[in-house]
Amino acid sequence: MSSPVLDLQGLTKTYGSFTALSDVSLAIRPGEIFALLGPNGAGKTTLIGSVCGLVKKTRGRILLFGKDLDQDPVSPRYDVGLVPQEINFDPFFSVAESLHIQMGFYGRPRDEARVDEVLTALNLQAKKDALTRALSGGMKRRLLIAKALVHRPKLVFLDEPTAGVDVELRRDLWTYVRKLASEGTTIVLTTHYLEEAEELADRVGVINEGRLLLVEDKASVLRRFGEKRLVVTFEQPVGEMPEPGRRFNAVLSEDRRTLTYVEREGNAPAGALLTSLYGQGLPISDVETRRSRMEDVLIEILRGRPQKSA
Ligand SMILES: Nc1ncnc2c1ncn2[C@@H]1O[C@H](COP(=O)(O)OP(=O)(O)OP(=O)(O)O)[C@@H](O)[C@H]1O
Repeated sequence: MSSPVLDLQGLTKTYGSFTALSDVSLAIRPGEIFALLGPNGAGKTTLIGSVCGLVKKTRGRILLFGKDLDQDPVSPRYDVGLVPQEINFDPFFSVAESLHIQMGFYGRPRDEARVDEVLTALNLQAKKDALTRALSGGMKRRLLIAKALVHRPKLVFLDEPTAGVDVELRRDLWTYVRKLASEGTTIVLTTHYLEEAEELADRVGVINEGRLLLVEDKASVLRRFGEKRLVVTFEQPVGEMPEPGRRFNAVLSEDRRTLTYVEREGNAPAGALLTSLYGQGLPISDVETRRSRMEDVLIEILRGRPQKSA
């Protein structure tokens, strides 16, 4: 496998006696979308800040594009983009000018075409000449994203990029993030919208109280921790648990009208139970299935459900 874009080795950050990051080791692969999930105060922003030079780590190594930041703290960071949680631009520049300044800040030559391209992608063309202080909250958020991307970084950190933005911008951003990833940009995303992680991420990491609890392919984590719930409602109460239900270890409700089956990894598929029930000619009035989502999975992980080996 090609060498990681970012390689954290035993990264630790303490504030006095408080440990914000505890011995975090993590390798981010080229071109992936990695979602870092965890509750408030888990250490996500601290991790990003350590890589971007906003937080001084206490211990551990950070290799960025193969370079140790202790040896070369500057040049690898020119290829990183950061969308911070908080809006932080100068209110007196125009939108386009603030993007030009940003490119200069990252050592890139002036490039009108690139600025136009990013403005168009983020639907900001109409506000090109507006002062940044005259933008609406959502537009400011778009500009923040444009600023993080305008210098064509190879690695982009999106720290809750869609906090408080409308559905339309969220969708636009998702489309743009997918495009960037398909072009080879590596993306590390933190989000409280688990739908966002589910939609975008190739892999997820779960962090809590500064410790990385899990790093795994999204599909695998959803399969391993997720479950499918099948609820079958009969037209009338059934006398006793129908035979297929017994065989599948399903549960019959007290009123004997609904049967519930939870399919987890390794269990027989819910579809097979349904086929057997239909095969018995039982009068079924409704069938409902629900698959767990990232949200359910994260709650389980944070509760510390014992993990099977991957
Ligand atoms: N300068 C600081 N001094 C002391 N403690 C700090 C400092 N900066 C951060 N912390 C603490 O470190 C912990 C991790 O904070 P961090 O901002 O990384 O969390 P987070 O996972 O990004 O949270 P959120 O989802 O709320 O943004 C928190 O308990 C926070 O209070």
